[in-house]
Amino acid sequence: MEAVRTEPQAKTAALSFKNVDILFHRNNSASAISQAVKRLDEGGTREQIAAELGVTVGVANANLEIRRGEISVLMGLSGSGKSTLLRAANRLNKVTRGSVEIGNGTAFVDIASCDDETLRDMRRTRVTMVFQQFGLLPWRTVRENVSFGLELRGFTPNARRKIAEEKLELVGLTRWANSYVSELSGGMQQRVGLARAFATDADILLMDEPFSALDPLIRRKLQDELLDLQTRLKKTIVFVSHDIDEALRIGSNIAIMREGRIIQAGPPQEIISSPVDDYVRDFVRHMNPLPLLNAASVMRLLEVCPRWDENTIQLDATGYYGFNPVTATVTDRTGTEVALQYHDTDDISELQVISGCVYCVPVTASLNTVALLRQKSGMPVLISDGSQIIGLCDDADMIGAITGVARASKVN
Ligand SMILES: Nc1ncnc2c1ncn2[C@@H]1O[C@H](COP(=O)(O)OP(=O)(O)OP(=O)(O)O)[C@@H](O)[C@H]1O
Repeated sequence: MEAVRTEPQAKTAALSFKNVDILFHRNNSASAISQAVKRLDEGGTREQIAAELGVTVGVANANLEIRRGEISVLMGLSGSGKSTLLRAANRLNKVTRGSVEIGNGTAFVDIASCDDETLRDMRRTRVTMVFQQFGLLPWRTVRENVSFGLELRGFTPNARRKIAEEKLELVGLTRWANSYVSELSGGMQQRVGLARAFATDADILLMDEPFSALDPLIRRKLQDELLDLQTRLKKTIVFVSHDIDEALRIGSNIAIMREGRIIQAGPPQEIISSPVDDYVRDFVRHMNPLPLLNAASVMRLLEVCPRWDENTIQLDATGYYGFNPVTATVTDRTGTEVALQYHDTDDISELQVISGCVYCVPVTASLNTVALLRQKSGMPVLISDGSQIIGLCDDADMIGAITGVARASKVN
């Protein structure tokens, strides 16, 4: 086994891409590729490098950390480099420069440069690729398909059977175990594929558009099943998709790629509320953001709000109400105090909202909760980080978040 590097960060990171470039040349010419790397460093574009040197830049300077037990989605238009980056995670694609480090809780192995024995070991125990359509074998039974990987790895028939049965139960296909895959519907076949993926020991699953050929309803159902399996089995999943709704639905982290580069990476709320450029904004524009937005992504920080005076922040658009963060009190212009109600959960179904009261909710409250409180109370909503009130949310803030035009930087 290869020497491994220990890092404190390995405790949480399952997989880290560090400064990864992946370049292709038809004849694999080392000199063309090294000139292309130089051109890349000088700022050459993908088109220029392809035209000048016949080298395709699949991935350029990708940095991404995937945390243990999360589903991370690589998104982007066709040709943006998603599959190329994904395939580098088990060295199906050779990394031209940079490292792809896989952590095991105490140490990292660079899969891009480790020796062959280590690579085989990593592929067997740590990281496995789930291909588009799962590559099922139609002439084998469902059970045989689920246990196929185990068979290759020399598990005994009894052990294979036990594991396969466990996983088939997880995806609700127990009674189909002896059927041939070709006898199942498309959605059921995908479920066999999921069971097979989860039957491997590997704790990192690489999934390349596994649901892309399915109709929308089945696709949604399988996304739910994947989320459910993930919650129970806690695998780390890197999932390629070009569908923003799928990415937002299943991803706890999303990396958006364009022309080989990761141009934005972060939790779904962050991508929706602060797209870095028009390319990301275009993806986001076509989805329904409401279920994903929360108070944190919608609020305006108190520090950027207009003030009555040194102590008092203007609460509403008319300037009639003010909020004093030191005393945590709301008053109107006549000095009369307005009731402030704290509401700590995201469930307001039982709450009798009082008109004229100001409500305060945590940063994790959904936009739906904030909007209902705003509407029913007739007052802006204050937002707390758990220890103090840090922001407020009025109509314009919510509209700004929904339309993707942030208000925070434009206030005052
Ligand atoms: N083995 C290869 N040899 C040469 N070029 C390649 C190879 N693999 C990928 N590429 C090129 O790298 C670029 C990125 O391709 P990649 O398949 O990663 O994109 P993608 O974002 O996954 O696209 P899609 O959504 O269409 O699958 C493309 O220009 C592609 O032609």
